[in-house]
Formats: sequence, structure tokens, C-alpha cells
Amino acid sequence: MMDNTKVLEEETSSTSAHKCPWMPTSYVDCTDFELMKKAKIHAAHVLLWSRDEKPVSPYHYDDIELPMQTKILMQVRFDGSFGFPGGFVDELESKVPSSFPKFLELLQQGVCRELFEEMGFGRDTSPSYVYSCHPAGREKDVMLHFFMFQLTPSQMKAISWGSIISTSDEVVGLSLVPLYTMKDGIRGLPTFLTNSFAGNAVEQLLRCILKQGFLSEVEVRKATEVAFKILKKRGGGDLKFEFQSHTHIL
Ligand SMILES: O=c1[nH]cnc2c1ncn2[C@@H]1O[C@H](COP(=O)(O)OP(=O)(O)O)[C@@H](O)[C@H]1O
Repeated sequence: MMDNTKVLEEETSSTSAHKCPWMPTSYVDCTDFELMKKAKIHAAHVLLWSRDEKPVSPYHYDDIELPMQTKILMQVRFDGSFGFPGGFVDELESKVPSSFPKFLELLQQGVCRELFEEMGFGRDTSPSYVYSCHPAGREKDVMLHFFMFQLTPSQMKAISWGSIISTSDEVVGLSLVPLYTMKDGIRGLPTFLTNSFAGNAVEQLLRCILKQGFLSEVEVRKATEVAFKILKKRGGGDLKFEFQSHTHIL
């Protein structure tokens, strides 16, 4: 018989995203399948990304060249917040399979179904598992599972230029993530991070950027710190709370 704990350990150790220990978050990682099984509801989301093989001629703007060779796609949701395609995996509400590989398979199917519903694309893709987490102290309520999938540059172009149009009322727009910081240290990724994000989408985004090495830890950390400062200036109050309130919709 297959040892599920071992499979999970292997899955998570080979695929888990780098943590951002410096980022305040109210979500807790979960690598324990027994605990995952206890959650009442499961949601799965997927980060779609692509990388142009040939160096693209950079887009000159103002004082810098914007290096957008790597593209990450996010959605603007019906509620105005940014998030990734995905949603609740209803099949897991009534019964969670006893084996982790089967569980992952159902999550993957769920995320592909949502991808198709929201973007009219991706029914037959196989996104790779990244990590799971739950809101602090609510491990029995909801588990959020995260996947990544690499698109070809032409698939990305078709999606982000709107050739593939969302059929879902829940999506009001698509956006590429600015993976750079401009010379003023504010525009680009730091400004993008001051938007509102659904669930723990901002953490999922930053962890995948680190996992894939799209940006260095120093760059990501700096962008996050600037985002905190901008948020604080806008609203005053406690920085940590504010950032969490942006990321904590559950
Ligand atoms: O991109 C995301 N990353 C992490 N959590 C998210 C994201 N988008 C939504 N959520 C959270 O996941 C859960 C499912 O929401 P979603 O709107 O995706 O599901 P639905 O489309 O099935 O209604 C909610 O608790 C929501 O806060």
C-alpha cells in the first residue's frame, strides 16, 4: 500500500514555494494530509505564466527598459480585487479520498474546470501543485491549494490580448503582473502590490516569483516594503493589519 504521508512529503518538498518569512500574513502552510482531509471546503487556484525564449526587445518607458520576458497572469475579479483563476472544489465537500495522489488529482481537475469556466481555456492542462495553506486558526474550515502552469508565449498572448475571452461573470479583466521596479522605486511591482487581493493571492504570487527565481529575494522584499509604506501613507493605522486586511477576505 502506498504511504500517503511520504507521497505528500515528496510532493511538498519538491514543489513547495519559498516562504516569505518577512511578509506579515494570516495564513498558515499545511503539509499534513490528515489535517487537509478535515477541512470542510477546499479551494484551488492556478498561476499561469510564460517566458519568451528569445530575448524580447524591451519596452522603453520613461527612464528604464521594462524587462517583461516573463509574464504572470492575474484576473480582476467581480469584486474589484485581484486573484488567480480557480475556485471551490465542490467534489471534495462531500468526500475526500483517502490517498493524497487521488486528492491532488481531484484538486487538479477542479482547478482545470474553473480555468475553463473563467477563461474558456485549459480543460486538458495539468498544473503542478505548489502548496496548501489555511487561514490561521481555521484549518478545519477551508484549505487553499495552489498550482502553477506554464503557457507557451503564444497561448499567453492569445489570453492576455483577449482572443480568449472569459465566459464568466466573475472575471471583469485580465492583467499581467509588472515584474520590475522602476527607477523611482515605487512604480511597477510595489504599486501593483498595493491593490486588493482575494484570499492569500498576494502571498501566492510572491512565493511563486521566488520559487521560480523570476526576481531575487532582495527585489521582492524591497517591493513589498515599499507597498507597505504606500498603504500606510494612504490609510494610516497599523501597517500589518492593513496589509492583512487587503489579503484576508475569507
Ligand atoms: O487567487 C486567489 N488566491 C487565494 N485565494 C483566493 C483567490 N481567489 C479567491 N480566493 C479565496 O478562495 C475562496 C474561493 O473563492 P473563489 O471566488 O475563487 O471561488 P468561486 O469562484 O468558486 O466562488 C474564497 O474563500 C476566496 O477568498
